[in-house]
Amino acid sequence: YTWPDRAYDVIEEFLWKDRNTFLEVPEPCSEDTIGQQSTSAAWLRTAYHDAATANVAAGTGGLDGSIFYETARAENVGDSIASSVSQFVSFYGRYISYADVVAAGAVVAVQNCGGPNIPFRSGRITAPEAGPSGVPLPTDSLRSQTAAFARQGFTAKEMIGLVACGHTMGGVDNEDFPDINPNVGVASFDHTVYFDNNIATTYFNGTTIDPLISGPATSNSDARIFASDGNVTMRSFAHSQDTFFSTCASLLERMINTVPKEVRLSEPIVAIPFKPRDYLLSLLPDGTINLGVTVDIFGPNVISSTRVVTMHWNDRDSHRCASKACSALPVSQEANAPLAKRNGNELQAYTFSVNATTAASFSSFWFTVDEDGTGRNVVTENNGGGNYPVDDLLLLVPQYTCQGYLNGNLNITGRITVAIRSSVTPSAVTLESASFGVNGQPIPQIFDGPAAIGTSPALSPSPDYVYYTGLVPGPIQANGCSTQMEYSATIDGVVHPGQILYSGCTSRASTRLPESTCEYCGFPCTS
Ligand code: HEM
Repeated sequence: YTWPDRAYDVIEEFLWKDRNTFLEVPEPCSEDTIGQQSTSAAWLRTAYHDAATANVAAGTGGLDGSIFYETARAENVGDSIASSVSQFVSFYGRYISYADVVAAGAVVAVQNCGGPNIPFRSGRITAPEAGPSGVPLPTDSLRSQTAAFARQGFTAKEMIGLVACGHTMGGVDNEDFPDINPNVGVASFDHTVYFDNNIATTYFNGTTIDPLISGPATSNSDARIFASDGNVTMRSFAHSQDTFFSTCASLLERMINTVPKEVRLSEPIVAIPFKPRDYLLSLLPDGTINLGVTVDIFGPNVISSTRVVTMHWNDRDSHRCASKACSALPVSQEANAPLAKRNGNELQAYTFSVNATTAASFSSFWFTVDEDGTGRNVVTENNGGGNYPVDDLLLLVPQYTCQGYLNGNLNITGRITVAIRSSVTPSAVTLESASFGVNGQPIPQIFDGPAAIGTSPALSPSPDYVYYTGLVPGPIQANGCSTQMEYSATIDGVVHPGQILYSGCTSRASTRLPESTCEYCGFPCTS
């Protein structure tokens, strides 16, 4: 991995580092209660119901987000699927599809409840419409259930594993299956809210409470499935939590990676233990350049009160400036508690904000990490040797960049103003927007509206930079809008990407920009 890698970074931060607060939606499993709904369980069931209609022989269906259109079906009865499907809508974007969010939901749910780490690959394509039905029902015969799993690519033995791996969490809701669970609330599959082999141990020691074992005979599908190989698979789970974990990790990974044949999934997205995020190079009103960046240190037991992280940089001519003049300590730091629940990983973030004149500017930065603050144990983090690169040909101008309606014009989502080094002449300067939550569309479409930015030289506070500014096209909508804006410049045939700017009308977090109107931005809103 070499920074930056836009597509990788977005998903890595989403999946591991709580970007957009996806990880905070399910409460920690320790706060789940037997007899009540669990978001983690709901997410796992939802991923299964999306994947279960796969036809591997034809190479169709599988985990393709089609569940979004299928919540009204009897086979998808219940709040757990309906509410998961609407929760997931807040989290997809240009670099992570809705189908990827459904798959990520299963990975996060299992980890949140202490289960194994399931490798996550991205690249799923969201189906444009509902797919065929075919999720097995508890009243189906063993034969028909076995056939349904075979269509999905799983053997009869693997079916036993997959069902046990799913039914270690959550339970049967009285509202959905009153015949199976006649009592108010949720009848749990086992005695713990966690992802563990309690479903198997209680199956053998006579204390099972699984309503698909001890309910009415016609719907006792877990009983039929678990016993279908003479209990060999269930016995191996009851004997060993390790066997249960490794089997579930591999079966659930295959389940979420069963995708239509034209889909190519990425390599697994692994957590990068030391990585910059929220990098932004901007031109300030006083004509100086600001480099803002946060580094995340991620892994088990990384939260430390003694560690000293220092940022260093080279100027635009790649010279290091006079002793210590080009290094800085963080302006703030934060230990991120919600992450601690994910397999013991923690995250500590250090935010830097440094200024330079346009003449000096920046060409790269790197860090030194003094682990215990004594100076005896200092590690250099320099992106594998090449430093973290800075491209100062294209800067953002936050003062004249904003998001919001333009006099109620829903076709405009904001304004982006960038500054381009006067020594170069760009052939194109464009901006794009991606909005979410558009009314009247089942899965909100992403609107990419490349638009040219025109020059606005009068504004620039520095002769070294020329301003370009433009309005961001694309519908934003009234109930829960959310927009991403991106900008880039093409200079001598080379595209210089800017950053992604998130607005925060929904759970999408991380905004460096004030939520504001264009008037606030200093622009007449009718332009
Ligand atoms: C023959 C196959 C299966 C049948 C008949 C079946 C049946 C059911 C039923 C009747 C419920 C109760 C749903 C409700 O109350 O609304 C349920 C819940 C659940 N199922 Fe399955 N299931 C099967 C396979 C699976 C698989 C393969 C997984 C995952 C890998 C899975 C994961 C779950 C989870 C996590 C819940 C709990 C949901 C919650 O509490 O909100 N199931 N299942």
